[in-house]
Amino acid sequence: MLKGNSDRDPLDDVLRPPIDETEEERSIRLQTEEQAKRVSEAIDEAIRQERQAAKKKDVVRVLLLGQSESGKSTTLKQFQRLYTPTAFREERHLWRSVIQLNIVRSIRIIIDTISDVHRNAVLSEEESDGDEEFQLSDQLVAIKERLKPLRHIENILVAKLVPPNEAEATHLGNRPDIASSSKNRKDQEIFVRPGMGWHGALLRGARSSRPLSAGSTGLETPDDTQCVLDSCRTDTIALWQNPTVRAILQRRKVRLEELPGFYLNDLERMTSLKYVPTDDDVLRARLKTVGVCEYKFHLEASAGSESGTEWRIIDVGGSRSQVRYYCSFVATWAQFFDTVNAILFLAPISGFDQALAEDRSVNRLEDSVLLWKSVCSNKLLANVELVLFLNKCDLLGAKLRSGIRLSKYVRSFGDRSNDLDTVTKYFRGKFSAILREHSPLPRKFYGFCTSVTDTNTTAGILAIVRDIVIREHLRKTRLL
Ligand SMILES: Nc1nc2c(ncn2[C@@H]2O[C@H](COP(=O)(O)OP(=O)(O)OP(=O)(O)O)[C@@H](O)[C@H]2O)c(=O)[nH]1
Ligand SMILES: [Mg+2]
Repeated sequence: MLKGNSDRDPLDDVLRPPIDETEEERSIRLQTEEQAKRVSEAIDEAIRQERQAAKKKDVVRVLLLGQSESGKSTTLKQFQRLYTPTAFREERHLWRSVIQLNIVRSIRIIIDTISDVHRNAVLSEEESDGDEEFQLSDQLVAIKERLKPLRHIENILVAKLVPPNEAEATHLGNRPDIASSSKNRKDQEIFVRPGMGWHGALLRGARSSRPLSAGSTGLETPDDTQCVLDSCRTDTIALWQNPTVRAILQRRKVRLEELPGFYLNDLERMTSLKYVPTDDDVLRARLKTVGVCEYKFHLEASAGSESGTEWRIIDVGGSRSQVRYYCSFVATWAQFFDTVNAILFLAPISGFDQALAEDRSVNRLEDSVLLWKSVCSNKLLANVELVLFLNKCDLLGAKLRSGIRLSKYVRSFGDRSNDLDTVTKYFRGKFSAILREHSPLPRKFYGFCTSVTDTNTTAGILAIVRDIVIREHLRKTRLL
């Protein structure tokens, strides 16, 4: 590296007028500079006007924020299902590959777990960690063998859903809590990068043209994967219902039912050759988002009086390794802030006893609280309406009912009653206090207890959110 005088601006040399400049040259130079300045100012003004016009146009923008697995993409699906139902229905079948992968992965988690226990069981008593009590019956060992083709299917599905040059990106979202010790590509969560592959096209709302890479996922071709799932139906059901398997999963604290993309109670229906995903299946499908995606749509006539308004919902990948650490949060999202009408923030409160998949040292609830605080206190967002979804209340209720006590993880909850109503009220109070305390300007607290996979309750809540956003949009356009 060249050593230089650090006080000197390298541009000075270039911009400084020539020493031997004549009067005439000077005059020409000044004129040219003046003209360049006028052009630059005109461009700035044009940009400003364009922005102003974009704001005045009947466009509302909603940004979805929240940690990974908080339910952002599921909320987007609910918007699509409710407000562009035709497009949503047309694209339902594209989700079949994702659902197949979710199923195959759940089965593999079971097989990996019982294999691990089986290996331990043949070790000496001290080494086996208590696993010697679990003897796999011959029938279970035979099922395990017969389900081997599913490993191959998993690889095929991963290849189908992730473009080959994106293999590195699957290093995200490892789940060391549930998988065995292997750290290969199979254990990594499958993601979608907006604008690439079939799901990007799906989110852009491509209706007539089929998504580019959907050729191998659609129903018009015989689907080998579905054939394999169909032929494995009896074994997959027997595996999931086997009492020894359930005991092993319980012993290893593998709670598949709580994991995203859980379908094992519906195997009979979902492994049939003619299976087409229902709305509910699509909402429960898990496909991690990477990057940012703006989904544009006009409300269909059936969706209400505001049809014609263009909605843009921005969905982002919430995983830490992807897009945000608290310190770089503003820099990452600043470009979206000035035109956003509202932020829909999702805090999955059922995660009070769980760690982030991408960082096992961080409690999920704590992560959500810190992120909420950083959104509330952000000066760039001072005028943006914030709507909070305390999400996954269904899972929260099930956890509390199963006897898990919130006070064990959140000391300040104290000896309050451990029921869903008390717990959600407590969380509402906490999140609303943060908003009050940290907002640069006073703002109203809109907080909802949600289970965004539940279509009935979510429809009503999204209608309220739509009204809040529209009201805010109208207020802002009148101010312009
Ligand atoms: N039971 C239940 N499951 C939910 C709820 N909300 C979302 N899920 C499921 O949780 C999983 C994760 O949801 P996503 O919408 O993909 O999460 P995300 O915030 O988009 O995650 P990233 O894309 O990684 O940032 C999906 O399988 C959803 O079906 C809920 O309220 N209840
Ligand atoms: Mg997502």
